[in-house]
Amino acid sequence: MKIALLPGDGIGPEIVREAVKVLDAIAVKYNHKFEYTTALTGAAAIDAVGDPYPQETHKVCQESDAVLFGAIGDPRFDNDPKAKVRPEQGLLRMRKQLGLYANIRPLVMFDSLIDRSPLRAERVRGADCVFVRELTGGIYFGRPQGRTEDGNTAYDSCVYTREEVERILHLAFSLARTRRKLLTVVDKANVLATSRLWRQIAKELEPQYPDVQVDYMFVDNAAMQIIQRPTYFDVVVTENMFGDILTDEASVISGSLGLLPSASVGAQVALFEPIHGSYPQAAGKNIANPMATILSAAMLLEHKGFVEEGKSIRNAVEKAISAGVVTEDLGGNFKTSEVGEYVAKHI
Ligand SMILES: NC(=O)c1ccc[n+]([C@@H]2O[C@H](COP(=O)([O-])OP(=O)(O)OC[C@H]3O[C@@H](n4cnc5c(N)ncnc54)[C@H](O)[C@@H]3O)[C@@H](O)[C@H]2O)c1
Ligand SMILES: CC(C)[C@H](C(=O)O)[C@@H](O)C(=O)O
Ligand SMILES: [Mg+2]
Repeated sequence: MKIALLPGDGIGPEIVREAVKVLDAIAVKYNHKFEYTTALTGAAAIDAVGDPYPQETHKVCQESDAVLFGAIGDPRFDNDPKAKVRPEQGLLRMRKQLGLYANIRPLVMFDSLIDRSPLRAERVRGADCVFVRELTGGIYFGRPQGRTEDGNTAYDSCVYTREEVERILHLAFSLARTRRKLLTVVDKANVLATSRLWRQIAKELEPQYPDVQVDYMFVDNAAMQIIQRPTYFDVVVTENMFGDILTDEASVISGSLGLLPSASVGAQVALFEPIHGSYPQAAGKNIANPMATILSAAMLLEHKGFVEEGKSIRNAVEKAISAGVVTEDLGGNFKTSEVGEYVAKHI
């Protein structure tokens, strides 16, 4: 299998390196051959070739069976309102050009972390939900976007078409069917026209999925309920920006942002990435949690039909967590590389 590696910026290279160690252990144990091609993205690509998602990288992704992505982002650009080109543009362009309209973000829960959760253990125990985040529409991509000439007014546009909303809702309904059959549609239909379109289309689709119970929730309420009663939720579907925000919030239920993986799927090749960013403060320090990326590699294998291999990674991660072989975000004092090596050894 051909795997494109896009390590990116900040902690990206460190966490992808650990995921590759784990994939290599899988290749040995299950007699697979993984061919890796590393390509530039993010600030690293701007520095090298002036473009955060070069054509060459797009080609590498298209010619691969799957993509494993680290993270992008660099404070040099975050703090410069006049920067002509930004690493994040590369990420958005990549998602758009690869047609990755659905980002599946499961809440991964580990028994041995439940008592460490900042939330009460009895509240968190049994939580099992998946967020389906629309990834190539909404306010991230809507035009016009920009500033007036005097620089004193700025604007973004939130735009969704029926086609964009239907395809993501169909995916979410179908996913709910394979689970506890509860779909929560999160929107802001009391204020936003786009949300009213989402809600209307979800209601139109309901009769096609009579076995799925549908629940409509405003995003502000959802932000509270997810923390208040995480066990209620099964599949949560929402637009691009709400999904971005709610999933970082939901990582608190799991125990760390450094734990949550994701799969981005759509028209062509699928891409797998941790939900967190480039955590620049930790770059080069070997302290970031590589588990979100390692679990993204597990999702990659499962997506390709290697279910046992994916399970083997999950079991090894669980073993590391229960043995206390974890990075500082989970209260441990192990290095990024030590966690990766432990997981690889326990495949
Ligand atoms: N998909 C992506 O590539 C992606 C996602 C989010 C943010 N970003 C970019 O990353 C940069 C930093 O953004 P930010 O600080 O808001 O978000 P971030 O996700 O990089 O980090 C936020 C906080 O989460 C924790 N954290 C994140 N990843 C961790 C890990 N692997 N192990 C342990 N702790 C971890 C840290 O406490 C960190 O301070 C920005 O440039 C932003 O645009 C990129
Ligand atoms: C960096 C940013 C563009 C990105 C997003 O908002 O999609 C990130 O936060 C994510 O969750 O992947
Ligand atoms: Mg995010």
